[in-house]
Amino acid sequence: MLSLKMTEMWTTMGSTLASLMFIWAIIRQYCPYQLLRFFEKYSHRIMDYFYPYIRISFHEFLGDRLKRSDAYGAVEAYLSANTSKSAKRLKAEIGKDSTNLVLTMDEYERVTDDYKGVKVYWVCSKVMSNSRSMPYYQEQEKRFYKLTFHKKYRDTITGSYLDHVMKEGKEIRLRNRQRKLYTNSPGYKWPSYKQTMWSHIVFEHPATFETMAMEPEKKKEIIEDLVTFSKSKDFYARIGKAWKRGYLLFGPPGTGKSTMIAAMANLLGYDVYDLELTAVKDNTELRKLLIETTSKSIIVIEDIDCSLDLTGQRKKKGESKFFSDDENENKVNIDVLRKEVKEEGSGGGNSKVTLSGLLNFIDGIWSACGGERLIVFTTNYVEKLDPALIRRGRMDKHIELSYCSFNGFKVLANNYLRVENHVLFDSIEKLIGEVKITPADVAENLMPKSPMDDADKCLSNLIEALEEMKQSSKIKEQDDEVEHIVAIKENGEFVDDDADDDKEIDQEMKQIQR
Ligand SMILES: Nc1ncnc2c1ncn2[C@@H]1O[C@H](COP(=O)(O)OP(=O)(O)OP(=O)(O)O)[C@@H](O)[C@H]1O
Repeated sequence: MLSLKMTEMWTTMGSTLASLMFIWAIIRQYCPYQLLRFFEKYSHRIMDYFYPYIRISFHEFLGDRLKRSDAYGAVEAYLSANTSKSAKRLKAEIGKDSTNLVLTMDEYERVTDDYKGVKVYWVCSKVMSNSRSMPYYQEQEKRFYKLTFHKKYRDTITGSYLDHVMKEGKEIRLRNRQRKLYTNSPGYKWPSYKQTMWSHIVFEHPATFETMAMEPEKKKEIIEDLVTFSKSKDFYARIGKAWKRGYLLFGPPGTGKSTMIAAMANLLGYDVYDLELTAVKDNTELRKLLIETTSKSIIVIEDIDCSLDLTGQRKKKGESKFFSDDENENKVNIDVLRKEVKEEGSGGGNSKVTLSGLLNFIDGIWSACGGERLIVFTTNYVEKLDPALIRRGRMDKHIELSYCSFNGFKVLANNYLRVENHVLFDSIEKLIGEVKITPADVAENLMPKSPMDDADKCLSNLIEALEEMKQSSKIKEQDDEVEHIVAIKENGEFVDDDADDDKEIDQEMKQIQR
């Protein structure tokens, strides 16, 4: 009897539910959109009134997905360290130095956390959405973490618990961070389904300041400058300046400009963004690239003189209708500001980045976002650059990397051969003072060419190379002198009817030729 009544009850409930669902489906189909929204809104409110839990979402990308949310990253790191033991489905990723695995919660996994006796729930989730900002409608994954807790703990959770999660999460991120080397890939078509305009690989360059061949005092000065910068957050805030610093590294090829950037990144634990300016379409794209860089990073533009037509040719005073004659010396003329990159000599790209765009990139209003950033330019021809681009305040520190000194050589000898002293050092010291040799060339000569090559052999190779260089530079000097004298004769400079002068020159030439 009882079972019959139960069966009847289930049947009635089932058919009522089916009718309700049918009515709801009809309403959804034929009800006007506004009315539907109205129903949904109020049904949520009613449910929320009875539902005793509060939910907070941490989305990976906020707004128009310009930048990955720091809060999302901090939550991810915090949960990875604190709750991965209780989660049942995890994702594994190679961590710092490619040695350990970092485990994070997998999608739709739910874990609990205890804070001062309060139990909270975290869920890792994602939704698919159509992005209207894309040229062709594409489904995008939008990931987020959802925190749920009882409403009676609102103050504890929104106050100290979230602070605790953010603080600990950021510290864990820094500790576990695998540093990256980013590049703006030339074939990139913005915007696309890709989450970022930068592509990256793990940054694993072994260069350090200890292995760099340069004068010890100069090295010390640069290290101190970098360390002071990295600890100056409060100072920059106090003086009202964005927390960033520009470095200009200049010098002949092979003197260690790129090596120094790697040493800087290793010293401070920063990521490196290697910006290929000729692959940047225009100023707008340059700005977007800037926004997508993170803090604790070095943005590098190598060979800046080849990247843009920044040769510093400004209009003469009075030519511009925009600036008065007494315009500030450092102000860039409007014609230069608006000059577009010439395709020729700019790497063959179709870049329309202007000097103005680049100046804005360095110290415009957008450059302040993120903070703790170094901008490094390298060039072999510092004199080719527009003074506005490298003036102090933009490029705060100018570092010249030059030919190898004896001190530099000793660092390289120690790196390559593990020798701190040797009988051949005296000859090398003498020769290195007489010829211009780059650290790259010294390094190449110190490199053992066969397994049998020991320190003696490598140092002898270097001496041989130095002597050859000395000899050829002597010959070159003489050739130059002869050329100079010939030019004087041909141009008739200093040459008058006085035959004595001619004789003097002839004698000098004979002497040189001998
Ligand atoms: N000062 C230095 N200390 C140690 N090694 C150096 C130094 N300079 C050059 N080298 C060695 O020479 C190689 C080339 O150096 P690097 O690429 O840093 O020079 P560069 O000045 O950036 O040259 P380019 O202007 O052609 O880009 C490096 O791999 C490094 O091994």
